[in-house]
Amino acid sequence: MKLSALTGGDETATVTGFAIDHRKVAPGTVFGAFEGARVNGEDYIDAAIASGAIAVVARPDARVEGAVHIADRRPREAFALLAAKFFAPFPQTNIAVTGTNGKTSVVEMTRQLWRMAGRHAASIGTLGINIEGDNAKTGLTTPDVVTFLSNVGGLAREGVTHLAFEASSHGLSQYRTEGVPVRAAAFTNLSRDHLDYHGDMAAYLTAKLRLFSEVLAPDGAAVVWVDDPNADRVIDLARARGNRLISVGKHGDTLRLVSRDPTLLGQGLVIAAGGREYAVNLPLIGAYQAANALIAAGLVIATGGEVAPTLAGLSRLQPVRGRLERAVITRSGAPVYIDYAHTPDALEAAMQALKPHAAGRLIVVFGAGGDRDRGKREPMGQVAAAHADSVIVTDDNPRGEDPAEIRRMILKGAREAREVDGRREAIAAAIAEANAQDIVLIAGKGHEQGQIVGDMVLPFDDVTVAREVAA
Ligand SMILES: CC(=O)N[C@H]1[C@@H](OP(=O)(O)OP(=O)(O)OC[C@H]2O[C@@H](n3ccc(=O)[nH]c3=O)[C@H](O)[C@@H]2O)O[C@H](CO)[C@@H](O)[C@@H]1O[C@H](C)C(=O)N[C@@H](C)C(=O)N[C@H](CCC(=O)O)C(=O)O
Ligand SMILES: Nc1ncnc2c1ncn2[C@@H]1O[C@H](COP(=O)(O)OP(=O)(O)OP(=O)(O)O)[C@@H](O)[C@H]1O
Ligand SMILES: N[C@H](CCC[C@H](N)C(=O)O)C(=O)O
Ligand SMILES: [Mg+2]
Repeated sequence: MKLSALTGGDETATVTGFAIDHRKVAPGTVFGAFEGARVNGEDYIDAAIASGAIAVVARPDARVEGAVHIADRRPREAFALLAAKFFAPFPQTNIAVTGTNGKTSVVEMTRQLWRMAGRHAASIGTLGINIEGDNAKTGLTTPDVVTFLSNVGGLAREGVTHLAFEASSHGLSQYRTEGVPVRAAAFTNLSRDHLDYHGDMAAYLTAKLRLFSEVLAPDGAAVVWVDDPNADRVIDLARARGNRLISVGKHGDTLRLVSRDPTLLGQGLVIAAGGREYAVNLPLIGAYQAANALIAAGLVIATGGEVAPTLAGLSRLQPVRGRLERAVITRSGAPVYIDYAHTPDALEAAMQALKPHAAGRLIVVFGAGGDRDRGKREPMGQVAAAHADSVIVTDDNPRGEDPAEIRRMILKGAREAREVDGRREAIAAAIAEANAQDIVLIAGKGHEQGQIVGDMVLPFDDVTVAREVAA
């Protein structure tokens, strides 16, 4: 592709690729120079040009010598839109999900429902880039803009026609997915997370709302879990833009959850849609999984799925890795569940999901990530103390923080909790304590295959450790 095709200018140079890290620049690359959280990418412009960059997307007053300066006040957005032209075409039907919790669950469920309908579907999110039977990790929920756009173009070349991706608040703030046309966007919920990055809840919500105010196609559909207190902000945006509104929830108009009755290994749902009522046996436990399943159904219906077969498909959904995944039954007969809950709201949802299934006590083991929002730690302790019968506080991914200090902040909210230094030891303590009528919940890391301590990632999988300890 000629550079002139991207800039509308008369440059004859040929574009060979895009990069936002100078260390990945090769001859013919377009380099994006962005002010970041740690460093300013503009400091690497000369190095990028020395490595062969032929154009630099940067703020108007950045210094660019020896390459075309594509100046824009919002360089991240401008870079993404140019890169999207280069990596296109993309799948015909793309949907995005945002919200504090539920994104991965909804995206994976949407992919499963599309596959049941015979679509060639893929997903991109916390679990990586997933197509039938194949998975590639990216390390982020919403990958960096070059990884994202190049992979979405690659999926289209492989014949994928339907893509579901997670639009994290960081990803939306940094324009990581700009340029991919979004046919439907879903809002799950908003509660406390990532305030270390956004500063306050208003900024956090504003970041997420951009999915509906700017990213969603003007003739696209907004799928909203209306039972969340912040849903009205999304509904108002959708109505103001004239987007189609698919409202879902106990107070939903399009898909209304009429009733939900826990069964041994799942739950019986009655869903009202189009003047009819549908009975569905969802093979997943917990109110939160019912919510995610209905949001996924709303997305499939928003992109052309028929109501009846889509709702029928819910009874065939497979569990999403690390989301209320049953790892093992202890020798005393207690089931051990792994969940990804790492915010106060999520921890409450996971415990509420399990409580009805525990004839005896609910024992919870969790910690909190280092170099992440510190303000959520005490509330997580409070929520655990309020809903579990026995609480063990341990480590999650300490990263660059002192694990004992993270545990101390959590314990401020859970005075009665036990503190166990070391995640494996804490899991062992919970399993040793559990009797036949009890349930053990290990929360915070879900599907994760490593524990981040300092700059190291130590092999650690909650499911594997629970099975080893219970053996
Ligand atoms: C805080 C944050 O979101 N940081 C992300 C962001 O980095 P940044 O823009 O702040 O970059 P920086 O490190 O300050 O560097 C500035 C610029 O200089 C460039 N650079 C830097 C160094 C160098 O030698 N040469 C060079 O060119 C960088 O490529 C960058 O463009 O952009 C990078 C490229 O896209 C991301 O890799 C990086 O994710 C970091 C690793 C991260 O941990 N992000 C987490 C917090 C995150 O994004 N989580 C969300 C939320 C998950 C959820 O929903 O809960 C996610 O989507 O995963
Ligand atoms: N609809 C929901 N309402 C409340 N809690 C939920 C909901 N869905 C999931 N959760 C909780 O949040 C945890 C994470 O779920 P999931 O991975 O689907 O969310 P996510 O938004 O992708 O999270 P992340 O932002 O960390 O990627 C689950 O393990 C569960 O504890
Ligand atoms: N166990 C992880 C969960 C959050 C990971 C991801 N959502 C992010 O914020 O990077 C942690 O707290 O470290
Ligand atoms: Mg996720």
